Amino acid sequence: MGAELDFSRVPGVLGRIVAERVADYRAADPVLGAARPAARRFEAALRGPDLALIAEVKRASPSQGAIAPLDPAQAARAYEAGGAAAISVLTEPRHFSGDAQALRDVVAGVALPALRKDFVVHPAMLREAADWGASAALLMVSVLHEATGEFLAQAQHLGLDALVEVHDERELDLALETGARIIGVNNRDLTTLHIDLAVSPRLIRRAREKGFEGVLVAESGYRTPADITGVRGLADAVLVGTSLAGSGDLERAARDLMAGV
Ligand SMILES: O=C(O)c1ccccc1NCC(=O)[C@H](O)[C@H](O)COP(=O)(O)O
Repeated sequence: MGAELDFSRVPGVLGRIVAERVADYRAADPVLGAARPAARRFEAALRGPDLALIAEVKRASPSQGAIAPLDPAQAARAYEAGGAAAISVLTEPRHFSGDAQALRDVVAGVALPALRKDFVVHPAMLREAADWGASAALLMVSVLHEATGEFLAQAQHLGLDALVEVHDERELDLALETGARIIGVNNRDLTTLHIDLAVSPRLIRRAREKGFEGVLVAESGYRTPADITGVRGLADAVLVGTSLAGSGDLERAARDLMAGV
């Protein structure tokens, strides 16, 4: 790895989570091992004529507290039956009740590609994602800043797709410079936890205006089909967690949310 990363710039709730993840992986081995072939399954699942759904296995969160005691494999099967194109699995343990087993169970339980959704701060987290069978990992520009490109190269070395996540124009422009193939725009301000569904359409338009031809994902805060209208015809996919996970009927909630897409 290059220069020592400085995570002290990350504010608020996100800053606390990141500090914990840095401590969790302080002693981890940074060696990635041999290059692995790129299957690009996550990216391929999101490229299509229709808006794709990335459905999230989310048992808890800082904004909601406990959401639902989901069985990850059962949840993923319900999402698959409800039309999801890919599954996002939170693996952060303290605030999201996630773990490695949740991701392994999803990979074993469905044929859909799985995203490791975590606060990646160390190359070992990418190696783990690949070892556990994930097709993709989340890279947050708000956390990795100028090191995002380095982490993207590491993910690619391991054969993983990367969902490079941004929250504003500055982060988007940095993501575009890295050569990311998949960019996610998060409507949730991870410092205040405030949701603004106008963020995704605004930044997705900017990405297209700047000539980005990759996959664009709108993330967070989608509860009803009406919420999704703002990104219809703009985004390739929506990533949805809380409203599906807490619905009590995951298959139906996934189908109903995407009705009319
Ligand atoms: O969900 C949170 O409260 C949260 C707080 C701090 C950092 C990250 C957080 N969520 C991660 C996500 O990006 C979402 O799980 C994902 O985009 C789905 O969002 P939603 O549909 O609103 O659950």
